[in-house]
Amino acid sequence: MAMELKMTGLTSFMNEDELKYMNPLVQTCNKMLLEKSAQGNDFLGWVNLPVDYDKEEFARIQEAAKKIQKTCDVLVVIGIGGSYLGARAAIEFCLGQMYNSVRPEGIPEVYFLGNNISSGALNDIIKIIGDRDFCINVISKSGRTTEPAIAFRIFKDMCEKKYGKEGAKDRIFATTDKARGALKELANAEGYETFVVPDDVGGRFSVLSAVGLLPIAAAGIDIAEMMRGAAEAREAFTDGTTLDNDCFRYAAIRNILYRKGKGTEILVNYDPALVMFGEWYKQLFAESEGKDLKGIFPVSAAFSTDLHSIGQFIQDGTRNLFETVVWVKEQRSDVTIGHMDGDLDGLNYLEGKTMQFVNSKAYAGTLLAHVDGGAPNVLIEVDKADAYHFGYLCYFFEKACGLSGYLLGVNPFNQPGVESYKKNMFALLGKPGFEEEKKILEARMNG
Ligand SMILES: O=P(O)(O)OC[C@H]1O[C@](O)(CO)[C@@H](O)[C@@H]1O
Repeated sequence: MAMELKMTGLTSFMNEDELKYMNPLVQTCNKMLLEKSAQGNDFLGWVNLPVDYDKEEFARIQEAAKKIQKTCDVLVVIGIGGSYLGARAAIEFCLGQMYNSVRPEGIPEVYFLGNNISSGALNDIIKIIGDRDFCINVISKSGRTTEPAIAFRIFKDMCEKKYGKEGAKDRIFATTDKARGALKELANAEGYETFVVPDDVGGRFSVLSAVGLLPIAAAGIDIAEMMRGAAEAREAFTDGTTLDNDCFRYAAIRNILYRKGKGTEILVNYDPALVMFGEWYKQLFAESEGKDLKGIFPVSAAFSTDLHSIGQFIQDGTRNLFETVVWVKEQRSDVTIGHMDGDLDGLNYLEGKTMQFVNSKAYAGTLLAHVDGGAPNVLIEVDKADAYHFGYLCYFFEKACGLSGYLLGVNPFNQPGVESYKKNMFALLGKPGFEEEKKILEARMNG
């Protein structure tokens, strides 16, 4: 079994009957997803993506990844939201946070840009690249998202100055809409190799499409294994008549806890390699569920680091939260604790034990303490952090998210709320067409 959901941290907060009552609702929501019979049904391509994907494009992704590895020292990945979080989460999940420093020979450094508007962050990457060779993977369905569009304008220019227009064309890979949009038009005009953001897959569900797969493959990760993991999860979580299916059970648990006033979910990890996985999860659930004045607020935490900061609140603060802990059983590599003469740090009782052993006791001890403090804990135990398990876990959360949205009575596949800040920003920047709004907003800012 690739992963297992454990009820240990939930038994004092709900009983099996409550879960049974949820079963018919979850089954109905599953039908809505499988039969594409409900809101957002134009965006359900992710449901079968692990088996129903463009095999010819998949082979092209693998080829492009090899070409990137051969021709550059640095790959710059430009995108925001669903157009970057999945790839970065996968790379860090499989290779760790320091992947750029510990990568093997022949693998480029990979930096993610265009996911903020910080000139400092952008200039740092330019400095890091220095005189070295680089390639660009620009990822944007629309091609008009402000953050990646600014970064791409700057890096396209840099690339053309360094390699000439012809040379740059071979170093820029565009992942975008198959037919429309500003980036597609530009890619056609300039002759970039393009990859497709499928029409029926929203950004936050797109990691297993070219959006995630090209940067992941370029980082040296086996994307075929990743798809295999996702395909096995799809198989395991396609249907079921009871909540024995972990994915259905998780969706039911979330809904039960939400109805009991637990409006915040903290996705907890015990390894910095999973921090970006937490960021990916946040977009997935926040854009899917947080609407119509409803939804569980998704946040993430890295333990034991955050036990020394927000741990106090989780143990003892407002009782409106629950935790979902992703515990990875096997570490990428382990360390054994040695002996110290005089035992000044008091750690000799751990001599000969591994750090992962200590971490596992921190996990168990925290679980019991937080449950005693009134914070329900969903436990998701994963065997390993590799490509297969990333694919598996990713599909588990995507499917649970679709089910959760329908259980909540919202359309999980739109994100109308994201437009509000953009409209204001465009108006304040003086974008043509926003003249009236500009006056109104400036008066509000000044008054
Ligand atoms: O790929 P695009 O069009 O640049 O959009 C990027 C992101 O912006 C959003 O549309 C809004 O946050 C996300 O859903 C998407 O992942």
